Amino acid sequence: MFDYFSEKKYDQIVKDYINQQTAYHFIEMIGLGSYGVAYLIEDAVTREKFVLKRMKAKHIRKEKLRNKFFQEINMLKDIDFFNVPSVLFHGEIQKLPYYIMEYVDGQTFEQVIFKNGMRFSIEQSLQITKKLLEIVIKFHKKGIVHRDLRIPNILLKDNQIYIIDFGLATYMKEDVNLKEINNPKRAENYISDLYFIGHFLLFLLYSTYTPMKKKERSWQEELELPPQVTEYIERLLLIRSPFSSTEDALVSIPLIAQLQS
Ligand SMILES: Nc1ncnc2c1ncn2[C@@H]1O[C@H](COP(=O)(O)OP(=O)(O)OP(=O)(O)O)[C@@H](O)[C@H]1O
Repeated sequence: MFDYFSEKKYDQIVKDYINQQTAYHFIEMIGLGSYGVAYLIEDAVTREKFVLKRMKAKHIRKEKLRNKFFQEINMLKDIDFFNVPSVLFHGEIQKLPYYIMEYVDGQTFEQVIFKNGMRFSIEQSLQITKKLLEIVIKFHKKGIVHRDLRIPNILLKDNQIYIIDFGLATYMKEDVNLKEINNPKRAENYISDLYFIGHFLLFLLYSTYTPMKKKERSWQEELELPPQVTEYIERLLLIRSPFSSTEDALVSIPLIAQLQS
């Protein structure tokens, strides 16, 4: 029966549930992805804001996706550190799994770059990448790889970086042969996150780029970066020999003082 509820109807169900059966107030929907819907809610007394994320109604009967959603909750609980929102509570609303987590009152890098038009120098881009790697190392140490480190899933608040959406995350496999990885985005080891971080770094670097020629060229030609930076990104993107670990990628970040233009 629940298969026939539209997502819209579920928005109302969530709203009524929050307002009538919990200590929170419903505020608004803040995100709609392919697997989930996120809402902003607030504590009725303290006015502190939180996020409720639910599974999309159309997936309600898909056992695999339900398990994936529960895995996302368990991973967030397992990670439990400052730069990843903690889960406060989880349950089901009319058989639809949901969880409530801390709200990061910041902006995604997608908003920062494309809405606010913020520009990042090479130095700033490398510093942000360093901070990102330091966070990623922490969950890699717990055997978790995020596999979706895109600009809408990385947030900036008060100069701090936060990572959300562990919907595609997985536990790392030990015996992945780096030479046999065909699709780095879906690799079940650290390579996936490094690959996404390579693209993330390119988004930061492109924030200062203004096309001069009509014809699109490769990022290497367009950005004209110092050779050490180009080589670094090429290693993240597996164009050159990959880093042997996330720690290796962190210690290999080119030092600004040593960059030759
Ligand atoms: N804890 C949070 N704090 C602040 N904003 C959040 C939080 N969680 C989610 N959001 C917002 O809601 C949006 C959707 O959340 P999320 O990416 O977790 O959902 P999703 O359905 O899995 O998305 P997709 O299917 O696109 O990956 C985010 O892009 C972000 O703008």
